[in-house]
Amino acid sequence: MDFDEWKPIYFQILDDFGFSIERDRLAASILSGLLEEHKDRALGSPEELGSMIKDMDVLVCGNAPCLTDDIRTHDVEKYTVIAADGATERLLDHGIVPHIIVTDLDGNVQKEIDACRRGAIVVIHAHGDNIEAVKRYLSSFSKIIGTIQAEPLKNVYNFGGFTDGDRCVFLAHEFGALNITLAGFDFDDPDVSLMKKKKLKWAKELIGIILDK
Ligand SMILES: Nc1ncnc2c1ncn2[C@@H]1O[C@H](COP(=O)(O)OP(=O)(O)OP(=O)(O)O)[C@@H](O)[C@H]1O
Ligand SMILES: Nc1nc2c(c(=O)[nH]1)N=C(CO)CN2
Ligand SMILES: [Mg+2]
Repeated sequence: MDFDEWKPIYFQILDDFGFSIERDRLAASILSGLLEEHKDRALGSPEELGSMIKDMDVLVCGNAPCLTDDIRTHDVEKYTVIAADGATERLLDHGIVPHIIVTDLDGNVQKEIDACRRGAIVVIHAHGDNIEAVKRYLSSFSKIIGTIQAEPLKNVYNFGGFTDGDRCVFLAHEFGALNITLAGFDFDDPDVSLMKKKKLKWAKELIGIILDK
């Protein structure tokens, strides 16, 4: 999704959560600068992402409790697997190294670093509330694609999307996935915090926009 299409949705999200666009822009410029510093070592290529997604069947894994049951119903080998943040650890526990990890670094980052050492590409999302995590962990990763939710800048992309899970779906769509299959998504999970519930409502709506396209 290009930024003009994303912008009105983003403004609704800022309003709904009371997030600061200035903080998001600061986060974007910090990630942009860090990736410039690390570009010879750690800048991943969108072409590599594209080669893993284009015309492929993509399995997007969210971190709902149903993930374990859901992956049993799929022949995971057939897919390009994209893990949303905490789903990475769950997949590793099942012997699956995701091809791509989409994260804002608020889960078990060490597991994500481990998966990247085993070949995963990491899509690191910077926003107004994770600046310290971005600064702390960036140097532990290689093959990084940077994303942000305000205006795109050098080295940082905005493919659209908000939560880690729906950003996986936007990414898969942006890079031309043949099919997008969801595993580990339960938008009505009763065992989540109020904040998570609100984020899942947005995730459901945003995924709906892409899957209806
Ligand atoms: N029932 C669920 N509980 C948690 N995550 C879910 C659920 N259903 C779908 N998801 C998706 O899985 C993604 C990864 O979940 P995780 O528990 O790692 O959350 P998170 O890193 O705190 O999410 P975020 O940073 O996006 O708020 C979420 O971003 C969400 O889109
Ligand atoms: N400013 C801000 N932006 C976000 C946040 C958040 O907590 N704060 N959480 C996200 C993932 O759910 C995505 N974007
Ligand atoms: Mg997260």
